[in-house]
Amino acid sequence: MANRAGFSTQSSDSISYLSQREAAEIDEILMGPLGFSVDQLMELAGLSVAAAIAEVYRPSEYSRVLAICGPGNNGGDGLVAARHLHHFGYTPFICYPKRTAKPLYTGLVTQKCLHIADIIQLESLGVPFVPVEDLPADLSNVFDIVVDAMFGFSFSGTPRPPFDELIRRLLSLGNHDKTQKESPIIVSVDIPSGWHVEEGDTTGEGIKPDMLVSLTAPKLCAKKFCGPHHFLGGRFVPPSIVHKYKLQLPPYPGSSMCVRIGKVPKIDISALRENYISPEFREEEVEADPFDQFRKWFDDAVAAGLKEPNAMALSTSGKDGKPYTNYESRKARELSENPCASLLFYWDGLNRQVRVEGFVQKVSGEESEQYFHSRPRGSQIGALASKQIGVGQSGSLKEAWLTCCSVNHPRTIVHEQSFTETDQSAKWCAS
Ligand SMILES: NC(=O)C1=CN([C@@H]2O[C@H](COP(=O)(O)OP(=O)(O)OC[C@H]3O[C@@H](n4cnc5c(N)ncnc54)[C@H](OP(=O)(O)O)[C@@H]3O)[C@@H](O)[C@H]2O)[C@H](O)CC1
Ligand SMILES: [K+]
Repeated sequence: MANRAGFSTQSSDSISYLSQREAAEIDEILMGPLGFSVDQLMELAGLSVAAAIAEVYRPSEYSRVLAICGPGNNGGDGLVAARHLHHFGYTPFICYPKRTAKPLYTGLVTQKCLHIADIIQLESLGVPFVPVEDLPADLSNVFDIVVDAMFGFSFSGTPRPPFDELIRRLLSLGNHDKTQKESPIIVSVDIPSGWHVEEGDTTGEGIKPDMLVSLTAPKLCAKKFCGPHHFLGGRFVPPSIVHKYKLQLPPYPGSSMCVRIGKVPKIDISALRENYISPEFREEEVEADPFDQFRKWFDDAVAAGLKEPNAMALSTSGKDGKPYTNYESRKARELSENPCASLLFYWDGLNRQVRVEGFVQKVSGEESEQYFHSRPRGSQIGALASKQIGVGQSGSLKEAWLTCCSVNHPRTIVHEQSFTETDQSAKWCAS
């Protein structure tokens, strides 16, 4: 089943969960007969974690990320995730208390040496390493996301220093009201650190992550995860392992590195908000000709790689003056009754929109034919199959007003005069 974001979801009942022994066995098979190297697997695991975070928490709102990395490969996943998050536009910080100083020239390709490569790469990106003693006792207000990469499936017993104290700090965050922005989101890599790998949070006093990114396949403790976002990552499991362990895992959509497990949480629409951060839109920077302004912004939208930058909402209204948007069966009739219409180009990502208002005129049959043949085959079939959209009903704006505005600086710049296809001279004025 595909959700709104195009991600497939699967009921957690039909998913396989691994025991600690199975997880370790799979690790050995991957890195033994199947020829994977630890850095290959870790790269894919860390990328999955970063992809899952980016799927839910945008860098514009959750930029400051603290990755707390443990001594094993779970910690390595955290380092790799931090590197990818840096490239995704976040500002990561690393706390890596058991950072090993073993140099590469020992010649031993151990996991510790590979972690050193990760450290070098992060340092070259200017990602700061924060000593544990320099971390604030209260992590709220300082970070937006804490990536818990302390322990994975090889954890046992109770956490030893300094991780016991770090886990306590994450626990105290759980006491904050998460609707108050200052409390960071906790993202656990593979296992919520401190939880029993199979039995989960046995005392009920362990950390309560907001997001869990299970790797390869969820471990048994993930059954107890009650947070809103459970993802699966580590898109490298070959069929031989799937068959041997009879794994039931959700399919990854398209080229995605992660897939959501379980339902998309219900969203409180009233709580949705976006902090628009974009350059100021100043009157003196506006092109004298609205067509030039539109062309400039349209080119920006294309260059930014926005999906379908030419997509627009066409609003019309009938005799009764009621507006309709995307209600195609009525559009043609309404336009013949009342040729006033408006177009809205909304370019999310650039925080810009352009609104065009004006009068619409039917194009000639010849122009319409030309347009029809320029469309993809699927659209042509759709148009022919639809009783509602006739081939000759395309229109063009003959006279229009443009309103361009930057969403965070809603100083609208309005084209005062109407213009026509032949007379495209235009003048702007601020309102
Ligand atoms: N195939 C896969 O699924 C992949 C998984 N990846 C990630 O790797 C981890 C598992 O990594 P591993 O190195 O085996 O183990 P951990 O990261 O869980 O941690 C081991 C270290 O933790 C120490 N440890 C254990 N218990 C405690 C404790 N109670 N207190 C303090 N320290 C503890 C342990 O030290 P020891 O002295 O006990 O040996 C180790 O140093 C998996 O979960 C995934 O995240 C790969 O990245 C990709 C492939
Ligand atoms: K973890």
